[in-house]
Amino acid sequence: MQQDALKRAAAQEAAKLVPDGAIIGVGTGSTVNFFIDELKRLKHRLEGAVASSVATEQRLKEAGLRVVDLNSVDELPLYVDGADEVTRHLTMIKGGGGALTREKIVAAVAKKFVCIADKSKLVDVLGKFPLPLEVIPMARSFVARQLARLGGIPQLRQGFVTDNGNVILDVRGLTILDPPALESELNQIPGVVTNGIFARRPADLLLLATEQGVQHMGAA
Ligand SMILES: O=C[C@H](O)[C@H](O)[C@H](O)COP(=O)(O)O
Repeated sequence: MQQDALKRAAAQEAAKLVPDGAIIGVGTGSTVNFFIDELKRLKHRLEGAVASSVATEQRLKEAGLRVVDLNSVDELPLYVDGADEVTRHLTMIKGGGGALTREKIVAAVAKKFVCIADKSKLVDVLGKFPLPLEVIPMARSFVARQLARLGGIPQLRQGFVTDNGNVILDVRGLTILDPPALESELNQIPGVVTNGIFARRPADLLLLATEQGVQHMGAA
């Protein structure tokens, strides 16, 4: 099966979990775009959606959905998002599209985080995908030096500015054996806004699309 067909299958499975009358969180990326296609069909029984990026906000609006400011909701019953890498422990690397900071915020508010992915995203150990860090522009060189001390090889994502006006460093060469520990350590570097390890708030459920069907992994 083509990768896009797998992404769509995962998105369709996630659409079955959308509660009636709810405001839900919606992530960013090509897999989530298939989920937004599904939401278009469900829009009459959805109160609204909180977007994790400007791109998702635009797409939700084009689909006829009401986009809600996160500050006006106390809790989200569901957050659906993709990943660049995901393990069986439901820890992830995210931020390939540069939306990691807003994604981490919306995920923190959500009661249930459902990760949708095709089988190519499943890994045993995180780190083959370059780890994105959102960084305050004036701290770029300092943060890069600190990352090099940790054994990473940082590279500035050229010509890219996040929705928050910051830059992205993509870091190769990190062996992420303890994802929660590295997530915390990287957050301590002054100038780092967010790093793309999602381990302190992992997904609750992974919907992993394979040729044999969509596997449900996790507790939810
Ligand atoms: O910043 C982007 C997000 O973290 C995405 O969820 C991630 O990059 C996966 O995107 P895609 O579904 O396009 O592979």
